[in-house]
Amino acid sequence: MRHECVCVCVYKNKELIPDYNYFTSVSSSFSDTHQPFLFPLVVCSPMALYRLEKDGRELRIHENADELRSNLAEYIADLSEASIKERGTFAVALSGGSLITLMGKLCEAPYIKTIDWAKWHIFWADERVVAKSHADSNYKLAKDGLFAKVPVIYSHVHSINDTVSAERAAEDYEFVIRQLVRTRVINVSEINDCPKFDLVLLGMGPDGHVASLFPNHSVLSEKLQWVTFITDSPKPPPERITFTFPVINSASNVAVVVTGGGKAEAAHLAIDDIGPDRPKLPARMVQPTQGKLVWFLDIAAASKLDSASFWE
Ligand SMILES: O=C1O[C@H](COP(=O)(O)O)[C@@H](O)[C@H](O)[C@H]1O
Repeated sequence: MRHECVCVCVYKNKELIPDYNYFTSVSSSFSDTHQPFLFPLVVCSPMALYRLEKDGRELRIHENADELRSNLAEYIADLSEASIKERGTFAVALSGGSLITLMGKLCEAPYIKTIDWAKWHIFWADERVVAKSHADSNYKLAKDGLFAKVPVIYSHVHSINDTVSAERAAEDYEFVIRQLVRTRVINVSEINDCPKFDLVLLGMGPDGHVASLFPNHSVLSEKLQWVTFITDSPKPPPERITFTFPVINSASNVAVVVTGGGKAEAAHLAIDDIGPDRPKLPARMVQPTQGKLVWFLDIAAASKLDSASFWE
């Protein structure tokens, strides 16, 4: 039992709760046998209901999606500030889907003014191969929901070529990334020469897919390419480009952002110790080699977690 490496903070209405009864009441899956090892430490984040750490992974569970939104905005703003201070730039890769709405607080005070948006370089961890004006485009989603509302520099928004095939779009996107690694707009991994994004933001589908890396697909084992393509996505539209795991796992920071009870089973299979006989979900393969992984969940998405795996 390595309970000394576990950090637990329990909050309600931004107040640190000295008694862990509230903690146990919000998640009945936390066994009584673990209670003696729960101990509140320093305030890590005022909006996280509780936060656990193990093996370099961090789990932040929020009372609701609104608290998650606040905590996520603060996390991104902090990483942006640290990266700009260190390297003069912030290279961030977005996903599509619910993530963009969950990032919405970045467009509000104080972040709209305090973030140095001109230093951001924006990429996509995955993109649907459709016109940029198409409702399915992850670029359009992020533009309408996010960066049309903040002062990013348009030439720093690195979207895919939407006029070519999926295969060509993946090749072109990898080429763009290679140029920006050369000029160090994107950092480089010391261990494998992969791009080292300051932050990769991922959502997760109910099937456990991240980016456009779907369960049982051959691209899950792609080792050489940085960006690859698929033409048979089980979720429409079928043609997509996606970062491969070597790139995702070379990032300095990776966040997986998940809300809703429909994703609770996938969150359990991705996070908990499930044994060798269970299916290995793409989300479980998100394991940064040197970077830091943070899972942002609301209570509904965390409702099937077997917390014991974080306590052993
Ligand atoms: O198709 C996609 O789905 C995932 C998950 O989307 P969500 O709406 O369930 O959060 C998304 O992360 C990915 O970028 C997107 O292309």
